[in-house]
Amino acid sequence: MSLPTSAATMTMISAKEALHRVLGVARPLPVVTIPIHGALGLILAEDIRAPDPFPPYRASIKDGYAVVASDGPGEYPVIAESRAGSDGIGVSVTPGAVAYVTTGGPVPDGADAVVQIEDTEQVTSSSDGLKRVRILNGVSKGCDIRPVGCDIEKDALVLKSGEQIGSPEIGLLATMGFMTVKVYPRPTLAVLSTGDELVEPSTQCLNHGQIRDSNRSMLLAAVMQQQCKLVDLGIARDDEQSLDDSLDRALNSSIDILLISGGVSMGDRDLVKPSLEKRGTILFEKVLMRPGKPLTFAEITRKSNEEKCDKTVIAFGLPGNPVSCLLCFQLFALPAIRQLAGWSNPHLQRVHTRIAQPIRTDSIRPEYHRAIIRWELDNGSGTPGFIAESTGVQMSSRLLSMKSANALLEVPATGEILPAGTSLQAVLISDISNFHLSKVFTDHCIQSSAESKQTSSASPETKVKVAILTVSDTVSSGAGPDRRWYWIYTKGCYT
Ligand SMILES: Nc1nc2c(c(=O)[nH]1)N[C@H]1C(S)=C(S)[C@@H](COP(=O)(O)OP(=O)(O)OC[C@H]3O[C@@H](n4cnc5c(N)ncnc54)[C@H](O)[C@@H]3O)O[C@H]1N2
Ligand code: MOO
Repeated sequence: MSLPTSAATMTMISAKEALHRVLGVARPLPVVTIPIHGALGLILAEDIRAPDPFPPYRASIKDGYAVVASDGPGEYPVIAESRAGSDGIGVSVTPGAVAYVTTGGPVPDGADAVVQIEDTEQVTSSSDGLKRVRILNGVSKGCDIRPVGCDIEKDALVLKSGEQIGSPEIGLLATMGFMTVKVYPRPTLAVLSTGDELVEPSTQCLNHGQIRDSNRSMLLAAVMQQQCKLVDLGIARDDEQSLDDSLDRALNSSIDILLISGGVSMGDRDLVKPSLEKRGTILFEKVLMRPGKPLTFAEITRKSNEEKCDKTVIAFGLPGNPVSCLLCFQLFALPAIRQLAGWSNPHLQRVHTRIAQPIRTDSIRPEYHRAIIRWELDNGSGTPGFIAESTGVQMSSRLLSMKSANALLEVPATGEILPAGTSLQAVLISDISNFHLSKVFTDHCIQSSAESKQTSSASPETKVKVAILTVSDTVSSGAGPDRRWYWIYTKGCYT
């Protein structure tokens, strides 16, 4: 998208329009083929069809005896044992005989049902040398047998292009024997702080006028949370040369997104906008929101040395105030990261919540008010719902207002005081599954089994080492898939 700079600079645009412009230029990255163990969390770029049916053979659902259903109850010789693996191959059950089977084991030819162990009795003496068993209850045809392809039919469309790969998807890929997949890679980001006042966070004694650079550590952490590759560009001074050097360094590395903090407002040393304008097109430079008004966004197209073709880098000039910086990252850079990584819906989730305290609104700029929301059985409406506690003073320099916040309340610019209990829309900025539930809610919902009590008393600091062992004749004989990968990729580390 190319917008004349004059048009982009003239007006302050809404947050919605700003996001629209960001997503208008954030194009999905070229598809790559990678091993499935690196694919967790990525977006699939191909349809996956099952090359074979699963199960590949008729498998028993129970430990028991494979029978001919029409034989009914009675005493029968056990002519074979078909354990999970390949024991049952070549065996055929004829009327008047049965075969021992274990869960997941192949049901021998001829048998058309399985009788579970609980419905049988061992017969101790046997005159013909064969083991015998008494079938106590009759079963109908097909009982306790998974037919071939009952879980996954051959050629079924199992995974669709555009779906996110989680642990079940990795389990499915392993089941079907796919060791590599086509995916959209995650983008690479570079992070640069600007400001003469900034020193490294390790600096113990600050001279007058100095502060520690918190934005860079914070942005690097936020990018790491998205599992993207990173280039740390350090701190650029508030002079043209230092900024130019850093930007050239950034654009000469293979990055997709450039995050610059500071230097985007109206001061005589706010040089980020002119530096970006020299290299590309500014798509907006002021957003009608609080905080984050001076957010600047540019598209830079450059010749890539490696790829020998044009490459687009999108650049965010994030406001220097730490809250504004992180909040703009969440609202604009994160959806851009997602879109580059192939997400079909890159938008952050929104929920409705009631506010626990009154909120004073701005009369001009809609505010993103930092809050901690939790689910309550009664959120003041008489029904279950979210309730939002403000994180306190909302100055854009006060990073404490961002601490523990899991939502940004969308507060309209009416200039009024919204009373406690008002219903607002909130953008979620942390994974909803990590939310702390209120005590009343957890007491109500969680069964207090001895096991769950033990789990909930564990300190959050507790590190758990998990050993994973697959115990299966089917797997060890190579006859069936090993879904151990499912756990390994989900939990990250294993022994
Ligand atoms: N005349 C006007 N002045 C300001 C306006 C305006 O519209 N007209 N907008 C204000 C708003 S809103 C914001 S937000 C800030 C944004 O300013 P900059 O992006 O230019 O950022 P700086 O001036 O460099 O810094 C602002 C503030 O943040 C601190 N800072 C900067 N970088 C870091 C860092 N890496 N780590 C920690 N703290 C950082 C810096 O020391 C300043 O205190 O502009 C207003 N001014
Ligand atoms: O937009 Mo500034 O981020 O209000 O302080």
